[in-house]
Amino acid sequence: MRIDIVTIFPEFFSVLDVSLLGKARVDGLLDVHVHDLRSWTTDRHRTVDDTPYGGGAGMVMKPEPWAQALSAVLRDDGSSTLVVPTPAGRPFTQAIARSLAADTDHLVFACGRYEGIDARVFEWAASRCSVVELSLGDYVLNGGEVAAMAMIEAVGRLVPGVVGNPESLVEESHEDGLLEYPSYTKPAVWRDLEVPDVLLSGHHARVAAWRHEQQVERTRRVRPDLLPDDTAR
Ligand SMILES: NC(=O)c1ccno1
Repeated sequence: MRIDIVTIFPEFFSVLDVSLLGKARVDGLLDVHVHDLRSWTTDRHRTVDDTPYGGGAGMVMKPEPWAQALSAVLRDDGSSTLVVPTPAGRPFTQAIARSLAADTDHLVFACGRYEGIDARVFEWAASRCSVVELSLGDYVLNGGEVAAMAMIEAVGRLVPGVVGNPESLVEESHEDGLLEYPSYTKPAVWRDLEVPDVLLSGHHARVAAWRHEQQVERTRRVRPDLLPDDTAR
C-alpha cells in the first residue's frame, strides 16, 4: 500500500519511521511519502491560507496549493482514495479501517490546518478520486495530522504482513462488534490479585466461553451502543 500525506508540518510524521509501521516501510509493505504543502506555493512567504469569505474568525487554506499538491500525488487512473481527517466527517471505525486496508492500495491524506481547507478543493478532487471525510471522534484538533496518524496506524497494521502474527488481529476490540476480553500474564498472583482460574485450567473450550462472556459483559457495561438491539443490554 502506498500512502501519501500532504501537510504543512511534514516533520510531524517522523514517527512513521519507528515501530511496526517503520519496519513495514523497510520491508516494502507500506510505501509512505510525506509532502510539505508549501512546496506548491509560489510566493515569497509560501502562503497557504487567507481570510474566510463571509467573515468569521481564523483563516482558510487556499485552494490552489492544494490542487497543485493533490495533482502531483493522486494517481491519474482515479484509483486513489483521498482521506480528509475532519471533525465534520463520518466516524472512523475499525470497519472503515478494514475496508480501506482491503479495498485500496493508494491513500492520500490531506491534513488541514486553521479553519480548514477551501471546500472547492474536495469538489474538484471528487472528479479525480474517491474523497472520504473521516472523523476520529466528536472533538476538534488543531489540524488533521494527529487524526491522520491514528488512521494510518489503524489501516497500516491491517495490511498483510505488517503485524507478525495475523491471529493477533482477530481477537481485538471492535473486530467482532464487541470489546476485547481482559488479558493477563505471569505471575498468576500479583499483589494479592489472582488471574481468573479458568485461564489456568488448560480447558480451551471453557477459556473461549469465558472470554466471550467477558467481551459481552464489558461491551454491555462500557459500550451498550455497540450491542444489537435484540441483545439484552
Ligand atoms: N475529530 C477529528 O478527526 C479532527 C480532525 C481535525 N480536527 O479534528
